[in-house]
Amino acid sequence: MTMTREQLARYVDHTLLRTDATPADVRALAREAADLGAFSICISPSLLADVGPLPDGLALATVCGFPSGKHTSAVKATEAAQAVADGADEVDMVIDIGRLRAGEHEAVRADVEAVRRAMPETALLKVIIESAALTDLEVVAACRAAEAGGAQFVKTSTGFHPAGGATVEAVELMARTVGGRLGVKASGGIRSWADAVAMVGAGATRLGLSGTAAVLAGAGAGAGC
Ligand SMILES: O=C[C@H](O)COP(=O)(O)O
Repeated sequence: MTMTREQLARYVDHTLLRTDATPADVRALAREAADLGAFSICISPSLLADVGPLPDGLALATVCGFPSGKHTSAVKATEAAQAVADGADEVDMVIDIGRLRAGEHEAVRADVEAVRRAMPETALLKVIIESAALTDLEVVAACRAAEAGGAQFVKTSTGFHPAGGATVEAVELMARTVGGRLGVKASGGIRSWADAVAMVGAGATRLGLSGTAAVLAGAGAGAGC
């Protein structure tokens, strides 16, 4: 598929979720995101209050229950509500993939719903399913639970799981399952222009990238530009 650098940039949540990130780092991230033309910045909830006013057109995203998903639903709901109060437009929550793998799909749906109910309707909820750690059947079940719980997006990965990050195959499966009704965010390990464009071609409607500048610098250097 053919995309310009500017078009791809508008898919990007420019992400900094490292545990050693400082308030100055997230302010620099916001400046860089604006320069690159990204859709949003995605930062840890503890730094939301430090980022300051954002340039027009740049959204603010954060994470919830990150990165393990093993927090209780009550804790995730409180975290999401606080995040929106602190300025977040979008919240990327992690499900409990152990419960999903145990077949507790209703518990996963209820976890998503608890977070959704804690946020105003205007805020967008993305559900991280950690697709690399799941079978195809589990990916489908996770997407269905996210949709039933009221999420607006499903997202492949935290970028922190040892099983790995986004793959074209997982994005295709997620898009086949909920695409058109929910957005699909590919994140984790996307390091090149070709990989990023391939994710969009597979059905991703958003990309989570910590290496946004390097990815966009690849525009025009190969296939898909
Ligand atoms: O949610 C986004 C991911 O944490 C980004 O992963 P990455 O650092 O592999 O690009």
